[in-house]
Amino acid sequence: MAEPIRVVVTGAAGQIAYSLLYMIARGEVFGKDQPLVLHLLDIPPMMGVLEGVVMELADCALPLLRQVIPTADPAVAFKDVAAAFLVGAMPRKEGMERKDLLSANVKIFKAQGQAIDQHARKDIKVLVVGNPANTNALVCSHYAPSIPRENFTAMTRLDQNRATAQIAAKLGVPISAVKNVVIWGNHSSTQFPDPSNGVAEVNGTSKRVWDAVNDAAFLQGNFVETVQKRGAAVIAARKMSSAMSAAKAACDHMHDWWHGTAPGQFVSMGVISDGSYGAPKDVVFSFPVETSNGKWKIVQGLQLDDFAKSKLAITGKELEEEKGEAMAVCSAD
Ligand SMILES: NC(=O)c1ccc[n+]([C@@H]2O[C@H](COP(=O)([O-])OP(=O)(O)OC[C@H]3O[C@@H](n4cnc5c(N)ncnc54)[C@H](O)[C@@H]3O)[C@@H](O)[C@H]2O)c1
Ligand SMILES: O=C(O)C[C@H](O)C(=O)O
Repeated sequence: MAEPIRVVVTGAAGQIAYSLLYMIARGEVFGKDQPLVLHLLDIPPMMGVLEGVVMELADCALPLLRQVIPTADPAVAFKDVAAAFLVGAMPRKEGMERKDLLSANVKIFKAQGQAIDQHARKDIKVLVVGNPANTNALVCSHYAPSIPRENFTAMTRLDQNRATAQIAAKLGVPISAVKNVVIWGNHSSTQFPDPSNGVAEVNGTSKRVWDAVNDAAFLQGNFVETVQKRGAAVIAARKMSSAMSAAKAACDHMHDWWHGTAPGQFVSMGVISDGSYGAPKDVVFSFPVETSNGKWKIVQGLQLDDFAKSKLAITGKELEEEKGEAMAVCSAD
């Protein structure tokens, strides 16, 4: 069996981590033959709760889990880690936008960027889940200059999973029958869920999602709004933000980055923008990507119509505004 790898989860006493830790420790992300040392970071007042999580992980009797290290010290949490799930941050409440969390949360990602820079492996893969996820990932990378910028990503896979589920339900097909419905831009209500390159297997035939659904008003209207506002709908119903589905999406994101995507399959990841498709450069923007050998590559050559271009412009502008605000907060610190 392989040597254990070190994986950190921040916000480890919180609600997303409660689902996420079990999935990671079962081998659903790094593989069923990859032993793990789990580093669990939370803040000092949560150490008692975290102790309970540690007890439960032990009681799960999971063969791949070699050691669990609970801590409130970022230097311990990030020491030699190969992969980081940065979940720990304040969640929004009903009526808020995710960017309303910026001033409270962005400093967490500045401090964790600095700790990653000093203590983590230089090939660490970082997934930022805490909101506003794209801008937090940008800040984290900015404060970890010794780590390549492409090693910092933000989670829009939950949005992709939501979009795929909406299309599968509309067509009455299993989720596995729908592929390449993707998310562009920010993990916010300006994101653009795009079905135009999606394909679906319907009655044994592969079709473009656009043709199979055959309802442009739905695909450009209700579908887009439902996905954009799904996080808020979950908060309105649960009085807490999504957790089980967020944990599943975090596993999907890291799994596909680690192991690679199937030929012809696109997944959505917030990655540092090189200006592809007219997106602003140097913000963390969600693109369709393909992954292999632990690296992502933006899928090139997709057609964007005027509707799509207008949506990308709106979400790109929001990311530039968030970047300006975040850097002002960090430099005032
Ligand atoms: N990107 C996405 O798709 C997505 C989906 C769901 C939730 N989220 C976001 O994930 C974040 C966590 O959500 P949750 O429901 O688990 O929240 P939660 O409040 O249940 O847990 C957050 C945990 O983070 C801890 N924490 C706070 N500051 C920390 C720090 N500096 N270092 C380490 N830990 C710290 C808290 O003590 C708490 O235990 C929120 O910002 C939420 O909005 C993002
Ligand atoms: O909506 C939220 O604030 C939580 C999360 O980002 C989500 O999309 O469910």
